[in-house]
Amino acid sequence: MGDSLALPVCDLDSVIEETAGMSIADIFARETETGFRDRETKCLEEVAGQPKRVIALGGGAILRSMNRRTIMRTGWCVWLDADPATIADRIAGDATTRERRPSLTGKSVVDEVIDVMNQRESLYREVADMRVDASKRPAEEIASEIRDAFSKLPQW
Ligand SMILES: Nc1ncnc2c1ncn2[C@@H]1O[C@H](COP(=O)(O)OP(=O)(O)O)[C@@H](O)[C@H]1O
Ligand SMILES: O=C(O)C1=C[C@@H](OP(=O)(O)O)[C@@H](O)[C@H](O)C1
Repeated sequence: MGDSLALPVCDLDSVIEETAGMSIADIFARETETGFRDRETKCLEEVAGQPKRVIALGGGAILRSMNRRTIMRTGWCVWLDADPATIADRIAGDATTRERRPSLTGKSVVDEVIDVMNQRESLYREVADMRVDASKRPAEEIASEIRDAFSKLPQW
C-alpha cells in the first residue's frame, strides 16, 4: 500500500515491539494481553499524530473504544476481510506467526479465527471506511483496488 500510494508505512505491531524491546509473544507472556493492549493504545495515539502515512494495524486494535475513536478521527480505515479458512491457512504458513500472533484463546488456529471474527465483525464494521475482500486475490490486486478508492477521496 505504501508503494502504491507513495506514502511511508508504519506497522503498529513493529512499533510496539521496538518500544517494548521484546516480541509480541514475550509481551503477552510477561504482561498479559492487557499489557499488550495498553501498549497498543499508547503506540496508536503516537503514530496517529504523525504526518500522513499508511498504518498497518494489528487485527485486535479495534477492540478498545478509545482506539476506534482514534482510528475514525485521524484515518481512513480499510478492513481487509477474508474467510476464516483463508486467514487460518495464511497464519499457519507465516514464518513470523509464533512471535507475532500469540494464541488469544488457546484454541486451534481455525477455531480461534472463527471466534475472534465473530466477536469483532461489528467493530470492524464500525470503524472501516472501506471493506475489501482479501481472499483468493494477490496482494497487488487488493492494493490497487484500495489505491483507486483512496485517490477519489477529496479530503486526502
Ligand atoms: N492476498 C494475499 N494472498 C496470499 N497471501 C497473503 C495475502 N495477504 C497476506 N498474505 C500472507 O498472509 C500472511 C499474513 O499476512 P500479514 O500481512 O502478516 O497479515 P496481518 O499483518 O494483517 O496479520 C503473510 O504470510 C502474508 O504473506
Ligand atoms: O488479532 C489480534 O488480537 C492480534 C493481532 C496481531 O497483529 P496481526 O493482525 O498483524 O497479526 C498482533 O497485534 C497481536 O498478536 C494481537
